[in-house]
Amino acid sequence: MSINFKELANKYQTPYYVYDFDHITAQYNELKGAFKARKSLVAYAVKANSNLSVIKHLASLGAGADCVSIGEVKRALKVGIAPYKIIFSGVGKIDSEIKEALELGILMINVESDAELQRVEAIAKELDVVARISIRVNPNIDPKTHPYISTGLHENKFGVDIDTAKRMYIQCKNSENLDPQGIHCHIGSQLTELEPIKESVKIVADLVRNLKAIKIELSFMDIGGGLGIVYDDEKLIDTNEYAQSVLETMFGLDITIICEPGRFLVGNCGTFVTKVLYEKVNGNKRFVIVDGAMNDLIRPSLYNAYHKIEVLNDNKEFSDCNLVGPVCESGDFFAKNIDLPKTEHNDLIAIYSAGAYGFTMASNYNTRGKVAEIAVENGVDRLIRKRETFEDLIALEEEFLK
Ligand SMILES: Cc1ncc(COP(=O)(O)O)c(C=O)c1O
Ligand SMILES: N[C@@H](CCCC[NH3+])C(=O)O
Repeated sequence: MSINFKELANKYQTPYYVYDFDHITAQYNELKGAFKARKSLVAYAVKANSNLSVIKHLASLGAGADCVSIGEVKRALKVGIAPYKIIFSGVGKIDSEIKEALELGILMINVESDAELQRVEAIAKELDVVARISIRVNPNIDPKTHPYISTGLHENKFGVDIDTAKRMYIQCKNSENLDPQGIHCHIGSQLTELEPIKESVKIVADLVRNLKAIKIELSFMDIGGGLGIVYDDEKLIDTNEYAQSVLETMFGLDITIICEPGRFLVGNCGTFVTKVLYEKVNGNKRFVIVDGAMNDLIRPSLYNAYHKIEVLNDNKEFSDCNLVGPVCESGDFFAKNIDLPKTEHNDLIAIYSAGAYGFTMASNYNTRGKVAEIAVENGVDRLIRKRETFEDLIALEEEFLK
């Protein structure tokens, strides 16, 4: 369905994020459908887009939640995701988060180190409960993605190596307060090659079989997220092939599959819309300056990521420019050396594939309020997060005047 960016700009001003909820539904159904041969749970990685309406929409389709802080766990619970569909990962959980997660009775705490396992056990003992856990395995596989978003190599901080994981499962067996329910592996994000995923799932499935042989029987195998989306002209992993290859690896195992995609479910469903303020030329260099900035969408500045850009005017006179925002950083750009048509004040520009890691990575740098978020479903638009005002930005500050 096409979204009328101009109408939304008139109604809500710019910049804004808009999310196509019908597209989110289609993405969810495609993935869930691919795993239909097995018991499965699609646990949405809340970090990709934490807006309550987005999570609630996915919850209404049946999704669970993959969370990386107790705040994300609470977001998931707030919109009605059942505790038994929530997983809590992260390399640095603090004691109070572990305690709350245990009290809330979520499906599993996904443990990422030996030391964390000791803390979970101690806290479970204090509370006199049994902690359901999974262990995140770091299989040392190169996911072939941007180095900043690789998570499955030993040089990355995530998870534990396979031998440590095995030792930790044995420790669980001997503990009254630890119940190993699952195993987890997530090797990176924006993956466009199936082979590394296959390899890592195979390593994990082999460990599940080894554990079974010593009477440690797991109920869940969490294969992580990571499925890539289109930013430019990427060739994507076929979801059916993905699911099929995972299912083949699990031959003979009676285990529920969990996958935890973020970007795949929401990335291509979101657009960041900004408007032109000025054009100028410094020497030979043309700049198009817009009202959105790196604080609203940081991926180009942070990863040199490319997002497809469309100027919504009919001008056919294209020339090279940098598309930049008002923030006081030379790194504040959406694209460098890109051919764009000549623009006028107030022309709109759509920056696509911005539904994941867009708003959630936004900041208030330069005392800029976070932009509005809008959902469109069945042709109807709704404001799902108001634009922040100056008052919102200073609300938590104390003024110590001399
Ligand atoms: C443990 C875990 N699960 C799921 C995800 C979601 O990743 P993606 O948005 O690439 O699907 C991430 C982020 O990379 C993650 O760290
Ligand atoms: N924030 C990253 C992805 C990190 C995924 C979370 N582990 C991005 O914008 O692509």
